[in-house]
Amino acid sequence: MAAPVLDIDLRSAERVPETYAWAGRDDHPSVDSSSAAAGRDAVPVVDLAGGGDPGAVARAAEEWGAFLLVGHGMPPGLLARVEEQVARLFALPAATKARAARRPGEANGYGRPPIELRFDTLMWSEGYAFPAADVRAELRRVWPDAGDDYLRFCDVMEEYHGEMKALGNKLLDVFFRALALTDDQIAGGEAERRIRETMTATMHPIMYPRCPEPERALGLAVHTDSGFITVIMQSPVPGLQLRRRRPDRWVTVPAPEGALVVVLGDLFQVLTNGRFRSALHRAVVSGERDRISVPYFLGPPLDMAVAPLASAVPPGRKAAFRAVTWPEYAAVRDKARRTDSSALTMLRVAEEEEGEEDDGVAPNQGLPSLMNKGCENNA
Ligand SMILES: O=C(O)CCC(=O)C(=O)O
Ligand SMILES: [Fe+2]
Repeated sequence: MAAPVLDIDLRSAERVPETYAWAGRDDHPSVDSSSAAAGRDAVPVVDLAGGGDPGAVARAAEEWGAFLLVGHGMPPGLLARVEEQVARLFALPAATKARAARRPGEANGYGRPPIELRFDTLMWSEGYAFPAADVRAELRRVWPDAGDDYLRFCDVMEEYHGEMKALGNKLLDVFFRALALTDDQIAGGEAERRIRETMTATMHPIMYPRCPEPERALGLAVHTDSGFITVIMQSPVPGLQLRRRRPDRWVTVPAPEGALVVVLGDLFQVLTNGRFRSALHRAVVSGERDRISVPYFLGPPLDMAVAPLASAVPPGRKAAFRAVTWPEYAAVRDKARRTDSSALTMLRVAEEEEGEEDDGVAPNQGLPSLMNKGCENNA
């Protein structure tokens, strides 16, 4: 029998052990974005019905690097079915989940958050990463007999993947339009076409069990995502927090039923020449309820050199970032962490004339990015 992956059973813990206690967790105040008084802390909402308003998308992508997404057209009930299947997966005995334990240096499999290697404190969560297109092969590790539980899980996840792929394309289109690309550039631009045709998808369902001392723990430490676009389905239990500056604060993203969350990654910031920014974020845990989230990470294939789109570079200016593949980016990020710099700063080739107020680079000095798609291995 495989040994459990987590050192304690988070579900039955009555205290948060010291190894899970985050001393600097309350470094900045947390702000609830759902109250009517939230004002400038209200997380932007994008309604995709009718294709979405490129102006609203541009504002959200420039100012926040994240937004709540409604009008996305997911079939009614699908999000609830995904949540139900994910809950069933994580409710399996520890020894069953351990059959699929992520091995050192690998990207796929069950385990603690991949970013845990970069922190000294443990996180209050468990997750399972796999390429969205490979759910059937991957989940045989959990259910070798491929029985009914396996089939139900895979059917729902495949249906979700199909819908998310279509949604990913819709999002890409509205982002391109938000960059003020013309229809010709979107449909006929070589780089735009290659991105649309080759985007890869990784799913990473996460369970954040109810926590007896939520104010001492963290479900997921601060990071930026590294790929292009992350679309997150979450339980109707808030937990995701976005880091905002001036003044520094954590804005809790509301979790209204049926809404998804879109978070932009570092390589999208490169692709858009710094115009759209990646968002620093983390997840806190609830004292009352389990929370499930299912990030769906869209990114380039590992061998694609991601460079600023020519159409995103203003006429007469140079591209702000050098071209980089995802694995090269991961290596730069690791080096940045060692030297107290930031990966995006290291990839910059030209000064942008944006001034001191906002340099277009997320303030993640020395902070990690969550890697997907096996880049940890290739870094
Ligand atoms: O649980 C969440 O809402 C966030 C998950 C996340 O940030 C990630 O997996 O990269
Ligand atoms: Fe993330």
